[in-house]
Amino acid sequence: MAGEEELNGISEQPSVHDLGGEERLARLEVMAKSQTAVLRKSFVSKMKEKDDLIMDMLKTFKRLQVLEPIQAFASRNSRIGNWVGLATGETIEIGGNATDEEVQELRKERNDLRNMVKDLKSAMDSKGGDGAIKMKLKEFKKDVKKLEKEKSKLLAALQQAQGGEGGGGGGGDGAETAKLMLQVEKLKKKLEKAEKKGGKDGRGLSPPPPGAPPGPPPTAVPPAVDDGKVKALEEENAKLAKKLEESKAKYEKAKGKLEEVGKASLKGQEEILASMASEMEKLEVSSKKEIDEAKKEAAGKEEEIKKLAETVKKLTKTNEALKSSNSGLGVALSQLAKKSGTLTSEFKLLKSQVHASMKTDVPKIAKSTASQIAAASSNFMKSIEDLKVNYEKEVKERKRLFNLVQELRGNIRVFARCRPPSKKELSSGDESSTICVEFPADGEVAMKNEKGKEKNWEFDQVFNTGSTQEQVYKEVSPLVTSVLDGFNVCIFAYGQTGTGKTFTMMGPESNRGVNTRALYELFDMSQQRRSTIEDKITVSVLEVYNEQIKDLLAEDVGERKYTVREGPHGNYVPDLTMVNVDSLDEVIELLALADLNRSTAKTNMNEHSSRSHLILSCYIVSTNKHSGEVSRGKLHLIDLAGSERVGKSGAKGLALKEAQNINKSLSALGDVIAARGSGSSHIPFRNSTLTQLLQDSLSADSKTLMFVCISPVMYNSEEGFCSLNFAERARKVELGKATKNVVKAGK
Ligand SMILES: Nc1ncnc2c1ncn2[C@@H]1O[C@H](COP(=O)(O)OP(=O)(O)OP(=O)(O)O)[C@@H](O)[C@H]1O
Repeated sequence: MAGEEELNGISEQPSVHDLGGEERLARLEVMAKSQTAVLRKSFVSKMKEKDDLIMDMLKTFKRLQVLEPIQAFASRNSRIGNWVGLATGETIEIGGNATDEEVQELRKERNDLRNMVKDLKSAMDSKGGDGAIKMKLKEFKKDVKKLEKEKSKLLAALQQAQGGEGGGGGGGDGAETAKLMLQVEKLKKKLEKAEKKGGKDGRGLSPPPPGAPPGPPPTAVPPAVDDGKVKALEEENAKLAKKLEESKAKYEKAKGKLEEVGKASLKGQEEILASMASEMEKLEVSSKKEIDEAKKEAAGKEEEIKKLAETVKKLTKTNEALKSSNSGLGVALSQLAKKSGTLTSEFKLLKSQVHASMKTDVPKIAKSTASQIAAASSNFMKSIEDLKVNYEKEVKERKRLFNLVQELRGNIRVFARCRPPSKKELSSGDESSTICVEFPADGEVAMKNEKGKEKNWEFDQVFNTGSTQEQVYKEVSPLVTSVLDGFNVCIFAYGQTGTGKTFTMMGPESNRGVNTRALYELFDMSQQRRSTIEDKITVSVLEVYNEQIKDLLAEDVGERKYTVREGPHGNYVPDLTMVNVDSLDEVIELLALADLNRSTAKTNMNEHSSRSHLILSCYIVSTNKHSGEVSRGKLHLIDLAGSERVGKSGAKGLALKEAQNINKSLSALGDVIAARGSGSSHIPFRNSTLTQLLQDSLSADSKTLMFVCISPVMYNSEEGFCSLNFAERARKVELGKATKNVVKAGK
């Protein structure tokens, strides 16, 4: 209100245009002051209102915790920054105190100027003269320069004030006004100072302005002063005066501008307020949005918290359940601990008992157990022995029964014999000389050939490489002795050359074979029964070589030809030498003679013997001295030629012929056996001399035994396979039940 009254007071004053220069300036000053005061007051009050409003808003933002966007906005606006600072408790500065500083500065300058004038005056008073005036003038010029600097500063200040009318000058308008007011004040004072200074010089200076306070009386000019210099000084003064005028004009202009700036500043403030309000609105909207989002988030979090609460509830429940089970476990554990204690003490007790019993009972138990084990073991061994005996018995019984069946059926018996490997074969180290035979069981022989083929054969007897002549004969003996009962018996040895046919049948002198042992037994038995039975024994020895029969006991060996004929007592060879023998020695002599006859005829005895069949026949006519009963028995002991195949022997010429004939007779023997085996009505006996001679023995009423002789080494395995297969076929031949050839007495 005071401002308004002042304003009204001013309006009642006479118009400035009616007043003189000085008065006008004074009035304008007063008007400017009062207008500025009014403007300042209203500005300050509005600013306060605005500040309060903003402060309220900021507090609200602070409460809502949304100060961040405001602070971001404030960083772009210093005034808002101050408010934010206020709202957040920071120091604020509105307007600052730049004005006071400037006033201080101006005051200082004014004092400096005053002092300078003082100094100048005193210098002129005391020293006088041209030099002193020059010095003073120099200093004066310096001062004038300073003044000009000041003026340009003022001008810059004015320009700054003018520039504040545009954008960005809104901040600090109240302060700007105050600053301008001060500058006006300063200008005025400088003006006064300059005028006073000019007045003091008293020369060439313009008269003091009307109404100006009377200055000190003019100083008398010293007579030594140059008029030209004084003139120059006056010119300088005139220039200063002009400049002062210009400053005044600028002051007027600045004042006008100030008014404009005041208005513009107000308008600017309002605009700022409006923009701030819109900013605030925007902020309010965005903060509302953020608050909503925050609420939403809070709701989500609330949900989560609910879920968490449920989980916590469940966990609490589980925890309680665990607690209770834990307590149950604790009880169980304590029970277990108790039990464990009991068990430990029981165990200790048992342990001590066991220790005690170990000392006393264990040796007893061990002793009795040992004796029990020994008894059990001996029982077991005994039972094994019994089993073994029983087994052997069973095997024997089986063999007996089998032989019985064979006898009843009249099967050809087959005994296999394997010779031992020769020294040469043993030392050769050749793969072909490796042993290829095995004897897996009683009555069984197995052979492997060079191609790796393996086969097992079963025969009535199998004699391995270690078998003796005695063992062999023992198995033959029953057959041989049956001749004394009137049976026809034929024993022949079949096999590849060098497999031991001769060794088995004849044998060396020191180790006689079947032939001599049979005759020995026949004579022996005959001797034993001679009180009741009179036996007449005759012997013949022949050879079949290239299908020709040779009488080896004849005086003219090789010159006569013999044929086989059928007689009342079976096939026979007419004119064959038959020698009555009473002892084994006689037989041995005859055999020696036969052997001699064989060898004198041939240069290579070994080769020859291999390619001819040797037949030692023994005929026994037995007469019972009491009953007169006569029986006729016949024993053929045959050492066949080697059975190797013609192809393999590689024979040519005579050798080939020999081989072919051997082949012929042996294959005829095979055919006869096959025909008998198949039960054929036609038996091809007449196909060879050999089969013709053996017809009796290969028909019914005969007991036939075949020795199949084999080699134990690999290089003979192929022939071994053939011989064993042939023997296997022969074994299946059923000749029919053998019958005795007995003629009752008187018939
Ligand atoms: N079981 C055996 N124990 C010991 N040596 C044997 C045996 N068998 C055969 N030998 C020996 O093997 C060799 C051949 O035997 P042996 O002459 O008897 O054969 P082989 O079949 O009659 O021959 P070949 O067809 O040529 O007359 C002889 O030296 C003989 O002593």
